[in-house]
Amino acid sequence: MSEVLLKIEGINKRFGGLHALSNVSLHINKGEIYGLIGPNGAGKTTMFNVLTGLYTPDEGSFTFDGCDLFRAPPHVVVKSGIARTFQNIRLFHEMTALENVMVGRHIRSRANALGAVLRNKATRDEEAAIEAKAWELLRYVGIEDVAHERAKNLSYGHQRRLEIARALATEPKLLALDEPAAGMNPSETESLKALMEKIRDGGVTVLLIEHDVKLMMGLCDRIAVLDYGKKIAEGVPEVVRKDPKVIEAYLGVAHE
Ligand SMILES: Nc1ncnc2c1ncn2[C@@H]1O[C@H](COP(=O)(O)OP(=O)(O)OP(=O)(O)O)[C@@H](O)[C@H]1O
Repeated sequence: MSEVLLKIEGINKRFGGLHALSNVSLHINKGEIYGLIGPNGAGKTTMFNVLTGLYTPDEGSFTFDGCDLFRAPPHVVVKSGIARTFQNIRLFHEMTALENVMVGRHIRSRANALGAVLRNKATRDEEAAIEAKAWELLRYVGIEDVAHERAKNLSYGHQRRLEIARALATEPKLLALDEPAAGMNPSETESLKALMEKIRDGGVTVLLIEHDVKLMMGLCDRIAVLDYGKKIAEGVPEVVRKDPKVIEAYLGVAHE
């Protein structure tokens, strides 16, 4: 029996008169890659933003690893163990790759402002540990050779990997990736797929939004399909891809 990591029930989110999420319930099991797909405007990003604390849902419930995260702000969500990347890469462009990962790591450090000013031994030791961990993560995502390059000078594919390393630096239980393959060529996408599988196999649960349905079908353990703010299907890829409601949503057949 799978262990549930994240569970939402009856989530509603409205923007004025627009019902962006309508009574959506789903759960993500520990150790799986869970995908969210759906046509443009279906509510995927809205759901992602609700699950990472950026949007406050109107109604429903949201629990994560035993914590109640309903309406919790982003910093509480991160501390609880959910880390995310953004569709539009958000790195510190003037900082090096290594420094970007070290910033992500500080959320799990204990160093305080006084320690940083005094530069005492405990602070220096902690900084060294943060740097060592950042190197380990750069190696893990395969970009240690550009550790001292500024983020803005990295290739697109490397920037995406750096974002993942920075998110992993917070030691998440759930890594939420917003369109990580956007703009990638087929070989970059293939190696990104392998990285996501490695992350899952390393014990971090993965939540993914992605437009590349073929990639999602080949990668995800389970998939939920949103359409007009409603969950219309959920399950293993082989079943979801044959679901008439999913086919209809993607073929754009008129809705009643
Ligand atoms: N901040 C907002 N204010 C007003 N409307 C919004 C806001 N965010 C999303 N919406 C609307 O909610 C609906 C769902 O949008 P959302 O971005 O979640 O869809 P999506 O499935 O991620 O689409 P896409 O695949 O095009 O990114 C859309 O009609 C969108 O215009």
